[in-house]
Amino acid sequence: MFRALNRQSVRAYSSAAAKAHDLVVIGGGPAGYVAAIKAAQLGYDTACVEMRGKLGGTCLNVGCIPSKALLNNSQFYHQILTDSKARGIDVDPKAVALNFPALMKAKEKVVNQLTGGVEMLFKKNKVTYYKGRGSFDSETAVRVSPVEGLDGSVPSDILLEAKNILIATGSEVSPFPGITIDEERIVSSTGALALKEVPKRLAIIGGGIIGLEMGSVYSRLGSKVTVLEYQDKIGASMDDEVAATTQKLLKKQGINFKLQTKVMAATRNGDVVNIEMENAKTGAKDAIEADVLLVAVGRRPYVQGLNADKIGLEVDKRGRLVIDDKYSTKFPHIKVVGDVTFGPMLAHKAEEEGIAAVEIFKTGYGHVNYNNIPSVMYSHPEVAWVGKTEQELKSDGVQYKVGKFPFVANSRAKTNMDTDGFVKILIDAQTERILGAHIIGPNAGEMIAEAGLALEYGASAEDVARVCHAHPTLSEAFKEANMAAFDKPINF
Ligand SMILES: Cc1cc2nc3c(=O)[nH]c(=O)nc-3n(C[C@H](O)[C@H](O)[C@H](O)COP(=O)(O)OP(=O)(O)OC[C@H]3O[C@@H](n4cnc5c(N)ncnc54)[C@H](O)[C@@H]3O)c2cc1C
Ligand SMILES: NC(=O)c1ccc[n+]([C@@H]2O[C@H](COP(=O)([O-])OP(=O)(O)OC[C@H]3O[C@@H](n4cnc5c(N)ncnc54)[C@H](O)[C@@H]3O)[C@@H](O)[C@H]2O)c1
Repeated sequence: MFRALNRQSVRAYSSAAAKAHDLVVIGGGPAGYVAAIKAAQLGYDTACVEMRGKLGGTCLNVGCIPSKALLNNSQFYHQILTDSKARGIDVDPKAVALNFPALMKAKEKVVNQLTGGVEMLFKKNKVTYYKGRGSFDSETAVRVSPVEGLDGSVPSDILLEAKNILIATGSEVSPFPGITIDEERIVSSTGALALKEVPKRLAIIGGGIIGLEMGSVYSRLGSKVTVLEYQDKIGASMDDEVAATTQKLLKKQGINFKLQTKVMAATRNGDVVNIEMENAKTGAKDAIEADVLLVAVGRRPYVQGLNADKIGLEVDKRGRLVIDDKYSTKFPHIKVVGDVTFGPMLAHKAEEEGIAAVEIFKTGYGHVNYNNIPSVMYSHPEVAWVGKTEQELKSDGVQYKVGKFPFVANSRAKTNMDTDGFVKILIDAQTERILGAHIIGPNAGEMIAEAGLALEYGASAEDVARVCHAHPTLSEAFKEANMAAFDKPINF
């Protein structure tokens, strides 16, 4: 029953708010909204509390979707300018104009379509949507509080009684100590997705996925991009060989890299950002100027205002909510999924967990295969991988064989005049079972799904190689790399 529910808030909101729910999901990102829909489909009276004003979380609003819109359209622009003549299309570069505000509008349009689409799915599946901040009042009650200035926000506090609660509050940008993000000249990914103009010089701290994707966007639009990376490689968790190729190809596209670089300070002086750094190995000092600095050194779990400590939920050193293998906190009826807990911070991982957690609520069973979570970087060419990297197999002492096939030997890549990159397959030396797949090349992000399927079903390289692949397709490169892993490819 509603302990502190005041009459006014019930009247002002709706009668739906006056009832208790089987499941209350806190956070409407990929983890939360997918879980809420699945739970409703399984017959739960489900509510979702979201404080952003729009559903879809980081991914749809300020992450996956807007970044992919900019990546796709900037690639179009770049390709028209640099890659038309050889294809028999004469383009007068002076007649090609970038309309940056319109490029940003196209991004906003797709964000609005998709976030609005999730709201419609909530209606269709009868998920009750509360616009407000959710926090724990007790282990069975979630308080929804108004968010100032938010259109449609609950007008006053509402208490929801919940049999089950799913925390899906996601993540936020990791700050860089000593550097103030103003989202104008010194920006996070959120600011980088909404710049007013293309900066002449863009510096990026962090050569991970955000740094390289946003670096690709602005480099294509004309910025001189410099990536400052602390490690001696870019690409975060990529296979080392693939990361080195990625760096080579991005360098060819004009992106400048400073590896093993420790940024010491960055300050805004009017319209210029001054960045001081030193070589992480030698200590040699260096400094650069930029018009915009993007800080992209990772993300951290978001639990602010959740009142998780009030009910004694455990948080680890990295700020992640601690759970067991059934996504449960110390209370089995309170589970946690997505960026706010363990594992890679990826939308599809968050969605899978949302479904698994709801299935566990309902049936006691649910499963995510954490060795089969694909990663994709949407640069050009794309980079995609799943399973083990070569460096992981080496450090685990696993005996393995490698099969590689370059896109320059693939007929479709040739016809498309898009031949940079390769497919690399890692298989167990004895059983020839596929352990990892790494693709850098056109459409790698789509092709990696086949690797995921093979991995899930425990396929050997020969199993894949004996599947008839259509010709001429890029996926033949995947088949040939599998052939190369256990025997020999045909076309190389
Ligand atoms: C620039 C960028 C690009 C990305 N691109 C990709 C990509 O291409 N592919 C990919 O897989 N991943 C990508 N990601 C990562 C992806 O966005 C996240 O992994 C994913 O959004 C995590 O989903 P989530 O539901 O766990 O959290 P989130 O998406 O962060 O959603 C959590 C939601 O909870 C809400 N919330 C938090 N606390 C409360 C509260 N107390 N009450 C009410 N609501 C609350 C927040 O407002 C938010 O909307 C990208 C991220 C960024 C920043
Ligand atoms: N396509 C996608 O799937 C996609 C796209 C964007 C973001 N994301 C997710 O969002 C999350 C955040 O992305 P991200 O790029 O910020 O993080 P990341 O972990 O991918 O990369 C951060 C990079 O910053 C470097 N770094 C850390 N501290 C540094 C320092 N002090 N100086 C210089 N370099 C430093 C790290 O070595 C690493 O290379 C990731 O988990 C990523 O998976 C995914």
